[in-house]
Amino acid sequence: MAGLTAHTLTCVKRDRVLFADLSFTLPAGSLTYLRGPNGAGKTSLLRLLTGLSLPDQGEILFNDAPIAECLPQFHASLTYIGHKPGLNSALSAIENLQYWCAQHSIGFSLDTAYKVLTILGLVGLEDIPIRMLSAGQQRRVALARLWLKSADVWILDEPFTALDVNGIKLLETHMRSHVEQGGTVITTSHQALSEVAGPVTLLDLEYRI
Ligand SMILES: Nc1ncnc2c1ncn2[C@@H]1O[C@H](COP(=O)(O)OP(=O)(O)OP(=O)(O)O)[C@@H](O)[C@H]1O
Repeated sequence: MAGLTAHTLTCVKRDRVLFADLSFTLPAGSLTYLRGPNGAGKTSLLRLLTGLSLPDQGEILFNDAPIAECLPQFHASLTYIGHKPGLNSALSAIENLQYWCAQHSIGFSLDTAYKVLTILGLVGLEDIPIRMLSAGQQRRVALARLWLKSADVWILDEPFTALDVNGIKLLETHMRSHVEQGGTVITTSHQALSEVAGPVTLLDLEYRI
């Protein structure tokens, strides 16, 4: 399994320097909890780590290579879940997952999808439009990607939003198990992670004026 290294990253948005000269490593087999107040730049940093946006300075390395030079391999090894569920509200849970798998060249089987939806407590809700699900149920459908794709690196932006106590425990357990198998996880959250998630490395972003 592989980790990520951020090397002297600088990110500027509308003349405000969100962070500068930021370096850190996300080793294989680690869970990093990215903290900071609203507007500090957590989402901006996660998007840099995915390669979806580019830093003003610095670079990100995957397997010691700049991600820009190995984007297809990197993205094949990555699951990114943004702070919005990223679902088509007119499609069902099954249709959304099928579409996502096709987009990411992941083999899809109804059997596997039902198994994952069962783990996530969504049985009976799999074939109605997403817009008819509650916020927490929609979040669970979005998180199903973490069970469907075998990816080394998980980049998760506020994945606990709208989850109930059981949902939080389920996700923390899944994160821990991924890390114990050598996976790399970085996640934001406005609530502290519990001991269920296992050992955590903290990465704090200050709000810079
Ligand atoms: N595309 C953009 N154009 C201009 N400014 C942006 C853009 N994206 C983010 N920003 C600004 O960058 C700052 C950091 O935003 P970001 O979403 O990274 O913060 P965050 O730490 O994730 O906040 P929150 O905890 O509220 O989700 C904000 O002030 C935001 O207005």
